[in-house]
Amino acid sequence: MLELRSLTKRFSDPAAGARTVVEDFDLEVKPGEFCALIGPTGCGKSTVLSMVAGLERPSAGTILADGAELAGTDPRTGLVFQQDNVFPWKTVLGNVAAGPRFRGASRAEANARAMDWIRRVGLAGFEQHYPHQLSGGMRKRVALAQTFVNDPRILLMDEPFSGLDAQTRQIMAGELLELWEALGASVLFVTHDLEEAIALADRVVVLTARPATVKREFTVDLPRPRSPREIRFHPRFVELHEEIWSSLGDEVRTAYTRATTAS
Ligand SMILES: Nc1ncnc2c1ncn2[C@@H]1O[C@H](COP(=O)(O)OP(=O)(O)OP(=O)(O)O)[C@@H](O)[C@H]1O
Repeated sequence: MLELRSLTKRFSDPAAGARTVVEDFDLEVKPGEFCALIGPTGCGKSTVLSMVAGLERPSAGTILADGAELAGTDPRTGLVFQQDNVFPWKTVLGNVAAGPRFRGASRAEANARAMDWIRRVGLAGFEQHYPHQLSGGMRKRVALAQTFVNDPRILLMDEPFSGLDAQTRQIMAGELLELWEALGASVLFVTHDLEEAIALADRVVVLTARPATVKREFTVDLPRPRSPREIRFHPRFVELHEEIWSSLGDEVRTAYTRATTAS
C-alpha cells in the first residue's frame, strides 16, 4: 500500500517569496491498483510524482510504502517519465541490463533478465540496436523494459506516452496494461488525457488547479482485461467521461483563466 499523507510542497519564488504547489495531498493506492492522477496543466501533478519518486523532498507530510516511510529514491519504485531515460551510447540490451547490473546482478544474470523483458515488450531482434536506430514507440518500449526488469512494486509514470502519435499511444497503453496485469504493481499514472486515464485506471483522481489537492475520486468500474482502444465505445466509459469532466472542467477553466490573465 502506498500512502501519501498531508503532502505539501512549496517552492521559493523570487516574486512571491514562496509558492505552494501541492497542499495537504492525501492519497492511498492499494497493492496492484492502477490509479490515474488528472488535473489542469501546471497544477502540480509532476511535483506529486517527483516527491513519491524521491526526486523532490516534501515541505511537509509523509509518504509510506507498506507502512514504512519512503524517503529518497527506493528500489521498490520504478519510474517512467515523459523523456525516456535511455542511454544513447548503450545498446537496447545494455540499457535494459543496466538496472540489474547497478543492483548487483552478474553480467550473465542481468543480460538474461534483460533479454526476457526485451522479448516481453516486443523488441526481440533489436537488442544490439542503439536508441537512435529505434522509433519513438520502440524507445518507449525500451524505457518500459528498463523499469519492469527491476520488478518494481510501485510504478510511477508521468505522461509516459507523450510525444507519440495517437495510434501508437493506444497500442502502448494496451501493452502497458498487459505488462502491469502480469506484474501486479501499484501504479500512479499522471496524465492530462482524460480518455487515457479512464481507459487505463481502476481509479481516477481529479486534482484542483494549483495548489494541487485531491478534488474528487472516481472508481472506474469497467471490465478487465481491457483494450484501451475498444473500451472507449463502452456505454459506461462515456458516462464516466461525462461525470469526471464535470469535475475536471472547472479546474481546467480556473487554470486557463489564471494563465491568460497573468500574461
Ligand atoms: N523546481 C521548481 N522550482 C520552482 N517551481 C517549480 C519547480 N518545479 C515545478 N514548479 C512549479 O510548480 C508548478 C506545478 O508544476 P508541475 O510540473 O508539478 O505541474 P503539472 O501539473 O505536472 O503540469 P503539466 O501538466 O503542465 O506537466 C508549476 O507552476 C511550476 O512552475
